Amino acid sequence: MTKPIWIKNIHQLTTLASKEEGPRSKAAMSALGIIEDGSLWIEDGVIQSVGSTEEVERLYATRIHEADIVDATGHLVTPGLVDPHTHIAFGGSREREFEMRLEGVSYMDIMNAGGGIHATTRMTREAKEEEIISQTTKRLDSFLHHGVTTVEGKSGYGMNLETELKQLRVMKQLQQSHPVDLVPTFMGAHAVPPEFKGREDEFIDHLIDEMLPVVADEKLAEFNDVFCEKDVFTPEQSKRILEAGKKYGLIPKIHADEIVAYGGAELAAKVGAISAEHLLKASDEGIKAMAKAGTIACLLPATALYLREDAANGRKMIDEGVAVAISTDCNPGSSPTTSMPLVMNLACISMRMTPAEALTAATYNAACAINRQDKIGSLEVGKQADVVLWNVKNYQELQYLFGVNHTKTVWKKGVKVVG
Ligand SMILES: N=CN[C@@H](CCC(=O)O)C(=O)O
Ligand SMILES: [Fe+3]
Ligand SMILES: [Zn+2]
Repeated sequence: MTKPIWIKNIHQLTTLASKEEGPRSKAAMSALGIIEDGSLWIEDGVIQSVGSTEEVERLYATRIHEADIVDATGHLVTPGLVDPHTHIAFGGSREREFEMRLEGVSYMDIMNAGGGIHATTRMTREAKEEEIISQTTKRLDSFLHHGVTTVEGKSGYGMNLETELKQLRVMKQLQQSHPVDLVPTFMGAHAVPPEFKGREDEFIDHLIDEMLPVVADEKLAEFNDVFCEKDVFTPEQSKRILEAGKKYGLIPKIHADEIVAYGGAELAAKVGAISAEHLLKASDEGIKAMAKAGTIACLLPATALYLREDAANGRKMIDEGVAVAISTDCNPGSSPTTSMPLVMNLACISMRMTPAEALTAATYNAACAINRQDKIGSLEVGKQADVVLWNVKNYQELQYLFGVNHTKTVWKKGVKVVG
């Protein structure tokens, strides 16, 4: 039996609790469920009580002596951050492309010349499973040190059955061995691999007939994602891939309108995708369609910064009623970062979101984007005790003092894993 944990005197406790269930938009993204001088009682990996220090102390008066006591005077406490979109499990690295882009070569030109996603695919195909595990473990450790306790991860650097399975099995193994929860997505349709060049539809047949059944049979993924983009997959092709995944119970996600406006946001609404990603160039109609369908916009402002593009219009999406989540997009090409606090800051600076909206986007809405809102994303009785104690006094300060890691202590399922 592990000891209970009593966190008391929390200067500001942002619970993100709400009576309403499901993704939050508009004013609901600013309601952080704040408790001043707050307190949490954690036991068996679960939150048992949330309230003021006085309330929780009264409830547990007879058991205080059993607990590990954490005095959080002067500190902010939030739910563990959730990253709902990464490409975390891959081989190799692409620092030379960073230089090339600074010299003026575009992301798509690099990819069309066999670099970019294709370069990482070659390196991931060649890498041994142990190498990918060791590299991915380092990235997960770094996430945890930035207060991130759950991470979605996509395959898509294999684009053949063998390597897609290798990536997904690596994630499954790390889900068991690493404290960070890893939520798997199949993204075989990340690009058309060289062996199918010019035969896109044949590749899609292959993906649908040969890859999807095995991924589903081995229960290696919960979501199915596709790079719907000019020179990659058309909206029609993307629809075919996502509809096929649905037959196997895989929930659609879609990389949409990142480089050009391509009808990706509209498609996401139409196929009932849980989220659409990137959306830098999403059309007004697409944004309206997403609001109506309840599709979450998963926005990646670090990627926009890294590619020196204007970020998605997060402000407008929230005002139009779209629930917004944010993510690092951690990947070797367009966003090699593991810092969700940096992404929260960029949500404010480049997408004109408020610090409160950015925190909701990085916790509760992010949990919704990976279908985990019943377990994580807020600090409520019965939920998993994924909790972060920060070296700042309130959520505004967390985002105002940018580029610095403010994490002090992280508990995952009630176990102290950082600090
Ligand atoms: N846009 C497509 N996929 C990734 C980038 C992958 C890569 O460059 O390796 C993204 O989400 O940004
Ligand atoms: Fe894990
Ligand atoms: Zn991505």
